[in-house]
Amino acid sequence: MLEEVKKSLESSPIVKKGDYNYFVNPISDGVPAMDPKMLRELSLAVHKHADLDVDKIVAVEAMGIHLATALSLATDIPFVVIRKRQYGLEGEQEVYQKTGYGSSNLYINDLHPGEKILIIDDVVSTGGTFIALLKTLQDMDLEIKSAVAVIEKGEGKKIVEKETGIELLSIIKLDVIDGKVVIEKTIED
Ligand SMILES: O=P(O)(O)OC[C@H]1O[C@H](OP(=O)(O)OP(=O)(O)O)[C@H](O)[C@@H]1O
Ligand SMILES: Nc1nc2[nH]cnc2c(=O)[nH]1
Repeated sequence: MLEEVKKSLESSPIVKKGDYNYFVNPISDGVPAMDPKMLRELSLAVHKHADLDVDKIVAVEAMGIHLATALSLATDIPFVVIRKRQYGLEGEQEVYQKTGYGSSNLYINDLHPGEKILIIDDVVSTGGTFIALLKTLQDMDLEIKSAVAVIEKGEGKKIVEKETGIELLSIIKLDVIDGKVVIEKTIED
């Protein structure tokens, strides 16, 4: 079921961001162009394995947005985006996000205590982004029914789960070894 996704990930170029081995792929970069078959495979996998009894799908800018859009179209559940832009709206929450190669502030809007949510992002790697977001969403009294990182790179999932107590659903686990993406497992294995 994840054949197109696996093929594409295995052929990802690796670029260096400082010491960090960064794979480049349509799912997580939007380049090169994405075959819609891949998006469909991922959306179906999330649909099958995540808890969709939620009020909102929450996408993390930028590369969670297309994944949330596909899922929203398939389920009719509305989605909201955690942005890198500050709006200054009432109730806006600022979150500091640190990855393996950079950092920025993220801004949460239009999420309210008691709402049930599914949060989706493209990659978990160091876990910095998910840890910061999940802790803030817990503090905001949201009910996190599903947290989805479509691609799990390295040890990020375990780190997030240990730090937050929230289980992270990943569709594909991979690592970068000797300059190549190696797929370790998928949710279908
Ligand atoms: O587990 P971590 O080490 O935190 O890495 C994961 C984060 O890194 C990427 O975000 P990036 O800030 O590069 O933003 P983008 O989605 O705008 O490309 C990715 O989309 C995740 O949000
Ligand atoms: N595309 C891409 N996104 C990431 N987000 C965190 N690590 C990575 C990576 O290696 N590649």
